[in-house]
Amino acid sequence: MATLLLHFEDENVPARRLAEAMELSAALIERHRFPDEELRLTLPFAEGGPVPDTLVVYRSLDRPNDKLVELLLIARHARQQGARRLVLVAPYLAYMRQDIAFHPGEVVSQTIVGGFLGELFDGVITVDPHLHRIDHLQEAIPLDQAVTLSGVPRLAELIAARLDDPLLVGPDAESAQWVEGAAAATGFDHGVCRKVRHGDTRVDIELPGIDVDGRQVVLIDDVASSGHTLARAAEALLGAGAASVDVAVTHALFAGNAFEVMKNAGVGKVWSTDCIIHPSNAISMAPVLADALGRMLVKGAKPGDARTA
Ligand SMILES: O=P(O)(O)OC[C@H]1O[C@@H](O)[C@H](O)[C@@H]1O
Repeated sequence: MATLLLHFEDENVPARRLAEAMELSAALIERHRFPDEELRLTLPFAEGGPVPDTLVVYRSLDRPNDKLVELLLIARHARQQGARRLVLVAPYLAYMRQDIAFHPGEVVSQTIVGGFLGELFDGVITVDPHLHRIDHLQEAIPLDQAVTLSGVPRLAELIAARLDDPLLVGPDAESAQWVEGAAAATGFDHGVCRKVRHGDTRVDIELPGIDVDGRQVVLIDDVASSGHTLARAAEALLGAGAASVDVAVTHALFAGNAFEVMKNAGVGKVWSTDCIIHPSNAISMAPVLADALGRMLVKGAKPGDARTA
């Protein structure tokens, strides 16, 4: 078999959607957790038997710590067994937000985790990674074939189908890239807030100087983690007279009670992609991932071809 897509049971739906979109064979990695929390993984090919030439591993890296160990075990084992090419499809890429030492002594996890993935895999495909102070994924993952896709064009299509003339708002400067992209695609008005972060869950939001009175607002961001960024932005917008505030995010991380935090702030509808499995998922990324993966698997495809997808 030339190419096999491997995935875990908990990501059966999005991984199978990708395999079907590409007409690839897919197989489960069995995962057993021992009482001491070590993992035993079983891959669907035995020592001495035929090994796929190319293995595609589908693993979204939300709640990442165990998953990084999984990837280490899978990649090293597959190489030992003779797999020639290993590709990681990680719709959500973890540890990208700590891209500098904000305080003396802090570990810059972005380049360390990125370097680790670059050693294990020959290609990595991800969606809207949190690249704030760098422009290209290759600066975090030192691979020619490190491809960034975006969920925002699909989210923008969905917003346009659901709402009549909404105002698109980004909650902070980093979100400008996504809000501006969605506004360019739809022609809707847009603005970007100013955010000051005081801690993991303490943020202040200052609204852009545009009239929000009576407007249907959609907040667009890459990720909702604690939910406080979107909650504070929603409160500010509703306080300034917005008729409604809905949310569109690529990555529905929603740690702990984040979803409730956001809803309690007055947020109405929440739409997300299936990069991270969550009840708010409204967009399948399978077609976009399949397009990028297809290009990567074709010998001679230029890295980054799929960047604008
Ligand atoms: O406020 P929470 O949800 O914890 O964090 C998510 C926000 O923090 C930023 O890095 C993200 O781009 C997003 O704006």
